[in-house]
Amino acid sequence: MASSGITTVDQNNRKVVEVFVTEEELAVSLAKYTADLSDKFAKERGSFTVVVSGGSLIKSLRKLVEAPYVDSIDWSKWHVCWVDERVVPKDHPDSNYKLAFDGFLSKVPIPSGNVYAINDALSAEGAADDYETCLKHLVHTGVINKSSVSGFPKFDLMLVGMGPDGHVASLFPGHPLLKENQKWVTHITDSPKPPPGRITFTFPVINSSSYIALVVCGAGKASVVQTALRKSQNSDVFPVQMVSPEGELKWFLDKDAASKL
Ligand SMILES: O=C1O[C@H](COP(=O)(O)O)[C@@H](O)[C@H](O)[C@H]1O
Repeated sequence: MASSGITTVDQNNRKVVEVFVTEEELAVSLAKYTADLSDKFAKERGSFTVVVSGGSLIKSLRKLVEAPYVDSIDWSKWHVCWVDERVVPKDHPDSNYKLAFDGFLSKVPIPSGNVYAINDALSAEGAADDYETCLKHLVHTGVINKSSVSGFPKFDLMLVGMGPDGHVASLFPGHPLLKENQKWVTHITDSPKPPPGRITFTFPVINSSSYIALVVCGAGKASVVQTALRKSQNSDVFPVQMVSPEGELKWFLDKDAASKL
């Protein structure tokens, strides 16, 4: 695949792959994509449920806190959750909450009650159960939709990164949690990437989403991107290959991540 502004779309318009010459261009496009969905869901259902990952994704959201979006988005409609979180205090350098707060959430007027951080006083297992209870309350009160297909919560938009090993959220290659199909939120105490204690959404929740943006940058991720987008879909080698939402999946790639396509 050439590396300049190329978009490919699958037959059902459900999987879109867009390649940007620079990460800067990717960030501009990601902001517009997010702002357009924010408008759509705020109008359609009076709220916009957004899930973020940690990692490099947060830096790629930087254009949302600049003009025109910082003033044009109705931030009061946003409800923000995490697709995964490290079980550390919220002010710890490893905290996905801290990363998102410092780089994004502290710069926009989302009501603090609409930002759902984990309870960092609990164990990994306790924090996962507590977060699932929080999601159940939000589904019960109609803030988060419920999928009529899967019965799992159906978020409006998930903004998700991918690790160089193909992990998404805290769902790592070969880990038994990849097969979890009952829980909404689960925990891991042996994460191969530090810190070891984490909570994570399960694949049934991830895959019930209306929209997923998979944001992947850098040459170190090119081989996994190649496998995920070019090889047979029959064998799921990497967790990222298991991302298959009810709605639309859009890959945002920079040219380095797309260099082996
Ligand atoms: O540990 C994590 O890693 C992934 C990927 O991070 P990246 O820096 O390689 O983009 C991230 O999506 C996840 O939320 C985080 O907990």
